[in-house]
Amino acid sequence: MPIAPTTMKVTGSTPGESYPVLVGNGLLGQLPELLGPAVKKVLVIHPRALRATGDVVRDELAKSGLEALTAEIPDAEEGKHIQVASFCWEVLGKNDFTRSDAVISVGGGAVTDLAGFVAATWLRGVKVIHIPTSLLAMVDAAVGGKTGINTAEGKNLVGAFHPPAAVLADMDALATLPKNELVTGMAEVIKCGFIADERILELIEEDPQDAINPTSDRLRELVERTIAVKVEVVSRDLKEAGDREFLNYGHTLAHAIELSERYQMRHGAAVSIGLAFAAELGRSVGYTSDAVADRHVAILKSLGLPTTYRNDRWSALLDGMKRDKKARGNQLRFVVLEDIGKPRIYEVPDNSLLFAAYQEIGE
Ligand SMILES: NC(=O)c1ccc[n+]([C@@H]2O[C@H](COP(=O)([O-])OP(=O)(O)OC[C@H]3O[C@@H](n4cnc5c(N)ncnc54)[C@H](O)[C@@H]3O)[C@@H](O)[C@H]2O)c1
Ligand SMILES: O=C(O)C(=O)C[C@@H](O)[C@H](O)[C@H](O)COP(=O)(O)O
Ligand SMILES: [Zn+2]
Repeated sequence: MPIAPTTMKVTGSTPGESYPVLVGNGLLGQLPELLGPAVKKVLVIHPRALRATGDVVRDELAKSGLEALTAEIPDAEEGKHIQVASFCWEVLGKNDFTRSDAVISVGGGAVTDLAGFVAATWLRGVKVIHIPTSLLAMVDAAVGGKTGINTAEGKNLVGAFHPPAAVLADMDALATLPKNELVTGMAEVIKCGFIADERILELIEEDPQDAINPTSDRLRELVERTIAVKVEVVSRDLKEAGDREFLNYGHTLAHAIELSERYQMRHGAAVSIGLAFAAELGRSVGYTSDAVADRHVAILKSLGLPTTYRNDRWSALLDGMKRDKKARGNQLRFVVLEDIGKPRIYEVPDNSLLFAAYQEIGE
């Protein structure tokens, strides 16, 4: 029996305006109304692996009289590439998409990031609606307006802030999501538990297997709570001038690992290692208690997430971390925890402190 959708509102992007994030089942019927009457043409961007879902969305739009096209892009991080953005711009151009037309993303976070970037840049900005199909994209990537692509030098180095007009997180999509994708998506859920909502951690600790059961009430509550954390933060700080940096907890090392793995490791897996490292760093510089630091490793491991990484990659990782967006000049800045729900920025006075903390998670 489907439960009624929950709607959360993201504010602050444009004065006086907000956009809805809907969590529920069978939400596609809401699309035409969310697009609004001015939109006549829509490009549905989806990865090859989700062709059937992309077609369902296209057909739903066509039923309402919209001209709907699809653009199929490479799967996962291969899609977050300038050549893929260029391919989408070509489709939009050849089909005369104007400023009153729209883009819809259907897929995981790689697709919401790429399609969001395409929408942000086409004619300097057209409407985008995200239909996230992975856990990670529902709870994180689709919400908040960060869009981007990777470059040879690093993760998400090119992008724009371009909030969507709506997000439709349809829990039914999780039925086909491979278990590993559910598990890696949980890293961002756990991140939000540590920075803002301890109940998230308790819900996982009470029954880790139920937490990754795609049809459980527990997972639905985790999704809603995690989105609520993100909605609250990005409503206050869209452009990451302050507290939004806390959503980057665990990401300084994570992005360097993804680069060192040539984007073949899932973002959520890298974030898991990054969280374990941030906890160790917080502990080693005196902010994070032993109990809180140990709780990171315990909860991540309870879901089978990784918490260690190769010692022999340290120098490449340090180089990668220097390109983190939180860095200022030569100074690396990390999010660490003073307590659960109390993140803060730690400005690293000497990179040898990072190496010392890394020894604790290095293999
Ligand atoms: N913009 C943001 O705020 C933000 C936040 C978090 C993460 N991200 C980005 O999101 C990306 C990671 O997202 P992800 O973990 O969803 O990875 P992903 O997009 O690569 O998807 C993972 C895999 O799951 C498949 N998949 C997705 N939904 C499916 C479904 N319903 N059924 C079957 N297969 C499905 C995809 O095709 C892919 O193979 C990274 O690039 C990360 O940088 C962005
Ligand atoms: O929304 C944010 O802000 C985040 O930092 C969420 C992260 O989970 C996400 O991976 C984001 O894309 C990282 O952003 P970046 O600015 O470090 O590239
Ligand atoms: Zn992330």
